[in-house]
Amino acid sequence: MKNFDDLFAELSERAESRPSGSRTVELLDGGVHAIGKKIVEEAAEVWMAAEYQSREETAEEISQLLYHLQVLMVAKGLTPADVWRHL
Ligand SMILES: N=c1c2ncn([C@@H]3O[C@H](COP(=O)(O)OP(=O)(O)OP(=O)(O)O)[C@@H](O)[C@H]3O)c2ncn1[C@@H]1O[C@H](COP(=O)(O)O)[C@@H](O)[C@H]1O
Repeated sequence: MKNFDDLFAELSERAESRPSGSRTVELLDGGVHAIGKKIVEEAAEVWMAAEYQSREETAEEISQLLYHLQVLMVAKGLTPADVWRHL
């Protein structure tokens, strides 16, 4: 099963190699403003799922939020360690 660091390594590689059809590359090309809007959208979906949907659906929405947060991290040149040190 993929974990946070595995996904981050994969997204960093996508940003480097820029394969065609990559959602990550598409989001990165949209820039920080567009990625930020997706994060807000995904966060709202997490909230709604937590209130009105199943635990499984909530987990899926959380995964999508984490994915978009990681895309923003890649866009800003931030590593997981840059974030963990604030925890
Ligand atoms: N984990 C994810 C992931 N989670 C969410 N998403 C994207 O986020 C979308 C979910 O957001 P929405 O429900 O808002 O979807 P949408 O309405 O189609 O999006 P918009 O039209 O608003 O842009 C999904 O359709 C995916 O495009 C992801 N895209 C990619 N990954 C993983 O990232 C890695 C690299 O993927 P690529 O860059 O596509 O190669 C792979 O391991 C993928 O599995």
